[in-house]
Amino acid sequence: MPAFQPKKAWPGAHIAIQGVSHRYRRASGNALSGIDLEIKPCEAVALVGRSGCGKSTLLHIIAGLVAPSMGEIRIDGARVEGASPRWVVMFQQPHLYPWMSVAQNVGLGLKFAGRPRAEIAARVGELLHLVELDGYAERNAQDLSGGQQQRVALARSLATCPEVLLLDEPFSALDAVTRRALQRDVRRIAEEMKITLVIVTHDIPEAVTMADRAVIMRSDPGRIAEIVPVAVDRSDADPERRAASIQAAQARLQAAFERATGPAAPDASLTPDSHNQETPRTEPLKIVAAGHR
Ligand SMILES: Nc1ncnc2c1ncn2[C@@H]1O[C@H](COP(=O)(O)OP(=O)(O)OP(=O)(O)O)[C@@H](O)[C@H]1O
Repeated sequence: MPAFQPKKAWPGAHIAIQGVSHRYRRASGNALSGIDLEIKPCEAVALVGRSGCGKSTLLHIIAGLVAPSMGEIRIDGARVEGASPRWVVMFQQPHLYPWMSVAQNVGLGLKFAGRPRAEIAARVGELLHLVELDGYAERNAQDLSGGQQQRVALARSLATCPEVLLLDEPFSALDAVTRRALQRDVRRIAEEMKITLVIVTHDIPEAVTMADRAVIMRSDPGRIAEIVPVAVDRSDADPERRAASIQAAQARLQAAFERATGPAAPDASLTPDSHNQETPRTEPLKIVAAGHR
């Protein structure tokens, strides 16, 4: 098991989304309307819904990257008013610096925070072990596969010991096998590091693999239609029983999804191919200093 043990004052973070509505400038209607949701410390919640229902907008509001037109987000009681190293976002693209080594990419936030070189080296080694990239430290980031680059981005996100990890379809550009491995690893790491997870996804199996609850959203305006607990016994040692319980959870969520949003049109897809062109125009989260408390 990885040796990396972040120094944390409390486990995970409580997220309260209170009366959030949002209308983009020049938009004729609300992207989000009347969103109220509580997320418990260390809970993993998936935001699912058809394209354009406001999943990314809500995630970016939680992250402080978009200010809501109405309402507020509170993380551990404090109002979110901007980006913070306590809550980090992973996007579909890893946004690494291609000319830098893997270790330099992972350690950048710690370097900006003025941490001593030896401490950065030790922490980077632990983080690379955690994301199963031992031996990759000196490789150039651009020479890695898409899945390996997302692992580097994950290690970089974890360097500041965040309490909340916000995932905006971070694995949707990856092949199925790599995607499944990363889903399981992120869930495991979040449990180990006691991080609250919020995941935007189009993918029902991904929601079941990663989340404790799925929040199903509807569009026009974007709102919460239904909240479905993902009842899977992940600790069940019997692989057949576990597989059956995962399948049953997927079927339940799929049924709730169709009940809440209507059946898919024959060629409609929950995949990113149907991605709305007008997604929130926000920059990837900048690497920010560690040692923020
Ligand atoms: N910067 C923007 N300016 C104006 N409208 C926007 C902007 N970003 C998003 N929208 C609109 O807000 C609504 C919600 O968009 P959002 O990207 O949050 O949905 P989504 O559920 O994440 O979609 P997808 O699954 O396709 O990524 C859509 O109608 C979209 O066109």
